[in-house]
Amino acid sequence: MSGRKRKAPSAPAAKPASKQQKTEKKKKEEEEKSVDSAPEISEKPPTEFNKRRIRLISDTEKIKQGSEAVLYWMLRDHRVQDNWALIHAQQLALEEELPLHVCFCLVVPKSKTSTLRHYSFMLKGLQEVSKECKQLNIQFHLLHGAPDEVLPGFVSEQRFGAVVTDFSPLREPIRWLEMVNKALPQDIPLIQVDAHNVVPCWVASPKQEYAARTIRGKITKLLPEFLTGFPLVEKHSYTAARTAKPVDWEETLNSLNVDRTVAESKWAEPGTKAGLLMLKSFIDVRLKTFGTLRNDPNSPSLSQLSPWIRFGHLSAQHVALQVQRNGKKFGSSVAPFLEELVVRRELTDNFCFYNDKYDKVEGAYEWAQKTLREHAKDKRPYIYTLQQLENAETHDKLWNAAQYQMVSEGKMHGFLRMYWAKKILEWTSSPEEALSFALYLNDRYELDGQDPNGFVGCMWSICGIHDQGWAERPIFGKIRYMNYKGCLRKFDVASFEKKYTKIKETKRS
Ligand SMILES: Cc1cc2nc3c(=O)[nH]c(=O)nc-3n(C[C@H](O)[C@H](O)[C@H](O)COP(=O)(O)OP(=O)(O)OC[C@H]3O[C@@H](n4cnc5c(N)ncnc54)[C@H](O)[C@@H]3O)c2cc1C
Repeated sequence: MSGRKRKAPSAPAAKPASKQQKTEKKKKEEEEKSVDSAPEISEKPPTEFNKRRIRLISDTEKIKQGSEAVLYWMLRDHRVQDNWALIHAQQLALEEELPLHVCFCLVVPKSKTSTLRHYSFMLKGLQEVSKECKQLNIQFHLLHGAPDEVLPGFVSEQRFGAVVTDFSPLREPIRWLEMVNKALPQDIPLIQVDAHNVVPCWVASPKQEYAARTIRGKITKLLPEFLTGFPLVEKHSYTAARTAKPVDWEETLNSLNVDRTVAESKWAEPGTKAGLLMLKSFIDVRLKTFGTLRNDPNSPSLSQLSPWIRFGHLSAQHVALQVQRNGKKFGSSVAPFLEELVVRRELTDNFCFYNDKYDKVEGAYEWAQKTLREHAKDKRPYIYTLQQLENAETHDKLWNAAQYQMVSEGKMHGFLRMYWAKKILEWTSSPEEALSFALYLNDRYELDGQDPNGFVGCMWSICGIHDQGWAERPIFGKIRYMNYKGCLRKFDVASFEKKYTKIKETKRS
């Protein structure tokens, strides 16, 4: 496998606070300036497939002669249109005049984070994919088992001549990819296409980036090349001789061994169609205040798109193009939105791809590890158990309200996520414990959890990833601090607390 360096580069140590405070203001100003003046992205008409989206995993590139079909092994991007991996698989199949198949390997790890909330959203999205595939004369297979166990046999049995897959920077999918590559016959190419990022992760940068400011320029420079429209995945011209087994989706969901106490999120309907409707409502209703009210948890100004982007029901590239095309009248909202959707989001894939300790305190910069170590023994004002946190039983009404919203609805406002995770650092016995509690809660309850954004969100809040050192204080050391008073200055805390306390009480009675 090429282009993968998993070692975190060493980062500069934090500067002493006084000198640092002077530069902080300057850096912040520069940062805000560059976000607000993010270059205008020009939409191009649908183009040819850009080969820089590909990473060849196998040694061989040429499709096996005499094979029966091409396979797209769908991993992270669960959609048909706007999917560069499927577009490439179809082009390969058409060149060779072969049928096209798609498969998904369903695996349920024995973990408290395998919940009905996530699996129901995922399976219903896949059901829509399978329907669309059928209309397009593409066979959709739902395989049961881990890819390294079921995929190689399936490829041989079905006599596929090439396997195309999409890209995830996370540990388990990377292991699957390596194992599948080892197990596949040498004459079958395994081709990975980054269908998740606008700028392919390995093209955006060949190394772990230090912060948003170091990746922003690299990404924006490449947008004219990569932020294009998509060719359509069309009705496939070659019909498969071997057809996929029909899937009983309801039975599949009912028989899954997942934790059913974490219920489906009622506000988020799964699938690309529902995701597109959410995008439309964002552009029509909420985008106009995104620029000014995005840090107010009481204001409906955010896109709410993260679950659909997380499961690949929506392409972030499509979202960026739509917002840019339709958001002209809300100019001051478009640039900060694209900053979150493209720069910040793609930075999280960069972090997980190049740092294999992406969910550990040891994955943080040396200055951050040092400062956390130096303050590990500081007296904590409160120490809560995981159960107390999970049950939203702290002394802080705002924290409890945010936690309750996450448990019951599967979402938490972006501003509150930072406050929430930082308080876990303050109220647990060590940074290691804080990080593991925050990730556990995030990944179990957030519908968009178990994603690079979540790993980086928790690492940013607790371990200073992509941030800088701040004035030193107890427990946090030089990690940025947030407090309740700061929230009072930002938004109407009482009204948020009241809303979720009331909902909680009504549910209990
Ligand atoms: C402690 C913590 C945990 C987080 N956990 C997750 C998680 O599990 N999954 C997840 O998708 N996001 C996570 N985030 C990032 C961010 O809070 C959410 O993406 C955002 O709140 C989702 O709401 P939205 O779609 O309305 O976002 P919008 O503000 O409308 O943004 C649009 C899109 O941009 C991306 N985005 C927004 N903010 C960020 C960010 N800070 N970093 C990277 N990408 C971003 C998301 O894909 C989002 O859907 C976390 C942040 C923190 C601080």
